[in-house]
Amino acid sequence: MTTSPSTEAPTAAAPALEVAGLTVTFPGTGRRAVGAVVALQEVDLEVAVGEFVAVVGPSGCGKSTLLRVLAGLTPPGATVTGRSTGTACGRSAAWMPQRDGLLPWRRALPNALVGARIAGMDRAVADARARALFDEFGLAGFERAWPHELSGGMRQRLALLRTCLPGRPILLLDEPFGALDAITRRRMNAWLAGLDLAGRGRAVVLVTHDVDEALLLADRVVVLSDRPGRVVLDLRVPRDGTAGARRALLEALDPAGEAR
Ligand SMILES: Nc1ncnc2c1ncn2[C@@H]1O[C@H](COP(=O)(O)OP(=O)(O)OP(=O)(O)O)[C@@H](O)[C@H]1O
Repeated sequence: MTTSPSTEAPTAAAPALEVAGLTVTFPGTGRRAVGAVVALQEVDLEVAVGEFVAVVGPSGCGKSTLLRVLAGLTPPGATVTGRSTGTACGRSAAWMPQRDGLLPWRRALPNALVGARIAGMDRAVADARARALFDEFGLAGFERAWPHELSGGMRQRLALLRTCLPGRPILLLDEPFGALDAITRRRMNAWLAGLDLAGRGRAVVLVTHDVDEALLLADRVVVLSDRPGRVVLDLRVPRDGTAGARRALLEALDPAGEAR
């Protein structure tokens, strides 16, 4: 069979993740001093395959809630409206929540292997990859440590290791470096920056409070407003100098300029 060349414009690749008109409301309860809380309002976000998107915004503006919805998880008790294709195209996501969620009754290595076992990864392959990552993440020698024997930063790196181990194409990372000192943070930033996103059909969404980290790592930075979180800026990071982008982000985060 022969085919003639198509005259149609090539279809844009389906996004790796997408939400449109996303509104998330948490109900008030009799025990709470506040009524219903609208965490996110009419949020549109599309993440292309190969893209690294950072989400920044003031505390409580709904960043973690957005990440949860992108992971395909409805926050308990919340009303979610709008369209979310979550992890589209059959790509599966690995979500790293802010709390490390390490199992206190398992040593570090078995903790790291939890997600890989659930994903059905071959035990020997997972074990070898985990040991290599312990080394890369500066955790070598702590494979048999209990979680309570690790520092906050070590626990956080272990949680990231566990998230990345199964090699799921989409990484949803909620403040993965918040507990790290500046040097370790830069080292982990370099590790994340070295992931081959485009070549392996992957995508990353990173929630961070650090504008410089967002500019260093991301292709795009999305700024959410104060609650209810709305997208107030969706900025493609220029590769030829980020001074202007940094200024634009700080202005979007602090329109009144009080913190500048
Ligand atoms: N399970 C819940 N029940 C009720 N309200 C909730 C729940 N989870 C989040 N919220 C509310 O939704 C809003 C957004 O919370 P979220 O954790 O998404 O914000 P955030 O931007 O990630 O905050 P931070 O930067 O401080 O981590 C907050 O006002 C929070 O109180």
